[in-house]
Amino acid sequence: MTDNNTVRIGTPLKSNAFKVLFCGSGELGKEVVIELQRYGVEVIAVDRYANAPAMQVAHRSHVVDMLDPAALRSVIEQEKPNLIVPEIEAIATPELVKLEEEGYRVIPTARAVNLTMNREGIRRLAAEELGLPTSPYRFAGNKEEYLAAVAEVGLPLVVKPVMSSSGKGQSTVKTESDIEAAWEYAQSGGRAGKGRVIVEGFVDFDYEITLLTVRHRDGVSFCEPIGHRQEDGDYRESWQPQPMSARALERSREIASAVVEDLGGYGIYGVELFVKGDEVWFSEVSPRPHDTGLVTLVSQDLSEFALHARAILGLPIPAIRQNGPSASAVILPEGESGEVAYTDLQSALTEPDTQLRLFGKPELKGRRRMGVALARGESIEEARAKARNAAAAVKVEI
Ligand SMILES: Nc1ncnc2c1ncn2[C@@H]1O[C@H](COP(=O)(O)OP(=O)(O)OP(=O)(O)O)[C@@H](O)[C@H]1O
Ligand SMILES: NCC(=O)N[C@@H]1O[C@H](COP(=O)([O-])[O-])[C@@H](O)[C@H]1O
Ligand SMILES: [Mg+2]
Repeated sequence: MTDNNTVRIGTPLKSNAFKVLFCGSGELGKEVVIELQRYGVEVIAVDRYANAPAMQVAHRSHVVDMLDPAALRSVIEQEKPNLIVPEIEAIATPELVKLEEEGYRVIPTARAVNLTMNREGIRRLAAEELGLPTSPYRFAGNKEEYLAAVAEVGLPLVVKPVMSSSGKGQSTVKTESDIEAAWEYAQSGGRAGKGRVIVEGFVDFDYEITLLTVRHRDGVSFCEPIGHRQEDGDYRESWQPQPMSARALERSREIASAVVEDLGGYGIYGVELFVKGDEVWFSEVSPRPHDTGLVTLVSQDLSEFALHARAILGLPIPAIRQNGPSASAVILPEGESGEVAYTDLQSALTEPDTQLRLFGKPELKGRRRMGVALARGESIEEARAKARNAAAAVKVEI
């Protein structure tokens, strides 16, 4: 950025290129990379494994253990990007804080990324500093503390590693007999290995939403609320717009504003909220595009990925147009394969206003999101049914 806050985009692969480096190169990053490529930005994709989705559309890539501060610093010092864009939680974020102090720009801010990579950071900020409503919670670092936390919070409750995403290591404890297994699962399922857990009281919500909230040069803008259905802590379907009472929507926007104004910077945030009647609870926030926001690839003129690209480049977002009832449904096969193939795409795409994205992930190990079906319809129900049918029609050969 120049002093008057105007981005100057040079020529990719030349000495004046405007360079953006992604930490994490999954399906969400892939779409942001495509948007940045459209502006002639030079893109470098980094992840812990080769041929990750965003690497396949970037100018070049590096395979790096992003939880290793020295390795992370080394690739950043080698590439000297204008912007560093974290795409997953599991990064050595304290190193990003140092790099920001040294003059690098981290999206949206190194503090936002550092606070949200760990559930403890963002939960304490939201509940204890900003005074926002959340589920009751306790943190525990060992079995003894865990049992004490369970007793204090009371059943039913949800146990999650403080560092994990997409439901990994997460379980719901409904009865005494689930208590032991939930601890063991959290110890084995977290992305960054063993460690602390959050024990959260179960919120008996009517529905949950992601409120995509973008901070940009001219202020804060909201997308229409996205409703979603989760299984095992991982999203299966999402839709937009989620019908809400005027009061619940207003409350949701107030909570989202409070969070993103505190975290600051430019970029899109996925604010996760639980809603019951007019009451709204803050759950968590991603300082980056959100998986449930994949629906915006068909539901908005500017998808969450296009909005992220615009915001981080310091470009204006005068309006976000919503296209009417839209939905997404995940393609989530299970198995082991290094050469997955997809067939019957023609059956998936026979309905009008239906689209597919296949992420091109190089390996399937266990259950993994490999693609998504997208659809628009006359109603949310119709859009959901079309997206679900399209996702189910794709045959995955393992
Ligand atoms: N306290 C709670 N009460 C009721 N349901 C909950 C609670 N916490 C989590 N859930 C359910 O589990 C889902 C996943 O939880 P959460 O978002 O914290 O996990 P995550 O691993 O960060 O997932 P992601 O990375 O996909 O956002 C929520 O969207 C919600 O459906
Ligand atoms: N809920 C967070 C989320 O959806 N993150 C998205 O999933 C990728 C990891 O996928 P993988 O586990 O299949 O490698 C991440 O890189 C990001 O795009
Ligand atoms: Mg979540």
